[in-house]
Amino acid sequence: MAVGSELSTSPVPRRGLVLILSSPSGAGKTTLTRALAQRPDWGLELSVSVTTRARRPSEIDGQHYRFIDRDAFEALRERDDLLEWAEVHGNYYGTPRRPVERALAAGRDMIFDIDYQGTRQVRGKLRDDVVTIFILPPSMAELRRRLERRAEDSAETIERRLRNARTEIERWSEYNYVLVNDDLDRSFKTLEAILTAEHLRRERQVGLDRFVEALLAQPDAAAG
Ligand SMILES: Nc1ncnc2c1ncn2[C@@H]1O[C@H](COP(=O)(O)OP(=O)(O)OP(=O)(O)O)[C@@H](O)[C@H]1O
Ligand SMILES: Nc1nc2c(ncn2[C@@H]2O[C@H](COP(=O)(O)O)[C@@H](O)[C@H]2O)c(=O)[nH]1
Repeated sequence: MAVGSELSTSPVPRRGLVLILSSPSGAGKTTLTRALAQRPDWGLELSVSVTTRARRPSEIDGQHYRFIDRDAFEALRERDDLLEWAEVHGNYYGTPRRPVERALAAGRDMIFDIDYQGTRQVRGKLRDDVVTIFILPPSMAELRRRLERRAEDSAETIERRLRNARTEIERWSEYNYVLVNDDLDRSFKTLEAILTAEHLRRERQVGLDRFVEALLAQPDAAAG
């Protein structure tokens, strides 16, 4: 059964959570986050970041990122409109604060594709509402193959990202879950299992005590 549909029929109200995926460039987190956010039964709202990076040919402004210049980025930061921000591979990236606050207040889940610096900031602010997953590539050779096959970045950018990959991989132990993204289907199933388990955490089911109280107040059913 699909995760969201099972949970949406649960009689117990639940707090929203923020699911964060991080990885070295090319390991597959964007592929995974975007596909998960497109599955309506999972109920995950994708956080659309702002960035000063140049738009890739396949990207749509406002859908994949909001592409802005450095002055506009600074202005968002100064107004405290970003939940977190970081410089990654020479560009600035940030998560707009308000959509996250709205989703969590309404008990909806969000999914983020952000780096380890941003993950630290979000964890520091949202604490138990955050679930973090680190995505590893099956090998360094496959990481290079994926970046080259994606063919969206210059050779120079690919080399820079591969150089940064080792520093990023070293952060794996700061995450709640670590997943080797070898087979995409298997990765989706693993993510589904993680989300299901996280939804069922006692502290996330806010109405559980009332539900159990009402359950215990029911008379024993007559033998059928
Ligand atoms: N399990 C997989 N097997 C084979 N190819 C994959 C797999 N997962 C992702 N890919 C491919 O690898 C390439 C890189 O994936 P993706 O863009 O999702 O990586 P990323 O971690 O988000 O990188 P970046 O940080 O640069 O945005 C894409 O072309 C994608 O289709
Ligand atoms: N701290 C943040 N990191 C972000 C955000 N959005 C994306 N990212 C990370 O940047 C790199 C590069 O992304 P790319 O799209 O240029 O390949 C990658 O690690 C992303 O996870 C953000 O809002 N905050």
